[in-house]
Amino acid sequence: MKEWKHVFKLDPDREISDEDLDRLCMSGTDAVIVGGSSGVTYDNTVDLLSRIRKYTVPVALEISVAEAVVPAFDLYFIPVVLNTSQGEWITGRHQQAVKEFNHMTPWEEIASQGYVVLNPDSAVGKLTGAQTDLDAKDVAAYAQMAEHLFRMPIFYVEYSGMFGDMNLVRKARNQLTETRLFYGGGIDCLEKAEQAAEAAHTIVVGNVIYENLERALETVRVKEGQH
Ligand SMILES: CC(C)=CCC/C(C)=C/CC/C(C)=C/CC/C(C)=C/CC/C(C)=C/CC/C(C)=C/CC/C(C)=C/COP(=O)(O)OP(=O)(O)O
Ligand SMILES: O=P(O)(O)OC[C@@H](O)CO
Ligand SMILES: [Mg+2]
Repeated sequence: MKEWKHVFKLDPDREISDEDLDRLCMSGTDAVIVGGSSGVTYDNTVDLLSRIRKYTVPVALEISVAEAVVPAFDLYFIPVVLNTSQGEWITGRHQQAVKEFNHMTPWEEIASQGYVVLNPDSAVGKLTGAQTDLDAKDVAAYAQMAEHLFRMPIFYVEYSGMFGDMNLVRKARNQLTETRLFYGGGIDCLEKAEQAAEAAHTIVVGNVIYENLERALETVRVKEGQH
């Protein structure tokens, strides 16, 4: 995970053909994350995992609902929303899930993600009541908290659905030495992928997969650059 430059995020609640999935999994991306903020179920998650498993690309489940936790992923990502005052998205649902899974939790395969959600119009922003009116200093402070206070392996700057402020992303990344900064939101062409890859450690490409596959595939070329 520390070497991932580019990942695709696939949503179990959205349709993708076998041919398109083949092209994504064979694209040279570093990993596939399976996740979405609504409509994620056990059945649609199992279905997508079994289709991705034909390929050697690493695959992580980003858990958004405890009911859709499926065994046999390579890794499990646990989002923790840092910029909300609604405790259920920070520790509430997590505590319930750990209680439910009890001794089955494979802790060595789990990585927490300190999320800062910055698009107020996104599904995840609305769902979690995120306080999105933040400047670069605010976000940089969250980055320091993720690394030094909570020792999270991932700090995730989430602009889901819109391309964000790369100066803000870069300043947050510059706070980090161990924690990896994931950036996601609005990357829909190689040029934006390059800008984001210059600012973040790892870029996450989501919605464009379902809107324009060719454009999605071209973003993998950031791996050829010097970022
Ligand atoms: C046997 C076995 C494998 C056991 C595993 C057990 C295990 C892994 C236990 C872990 C327990 C645990 C701590 C689980 C977490 C529980 C949980 C539900 C936590 C809540 C997470 C959370 C804060 C969710 C809020 C939504 C969120 C941040 C989702 C992240 C993904 C995201 C932002 C997707 C983007 O959504 P999208 O639908 O694409 O949005 P757009 O419409 O804007 O495109
Ligand atoms: O869907 P987009 O806007 O590419 O964002 C990717 C990812 O950060 C969503 O969680
Ligand atoms: Mg999406």
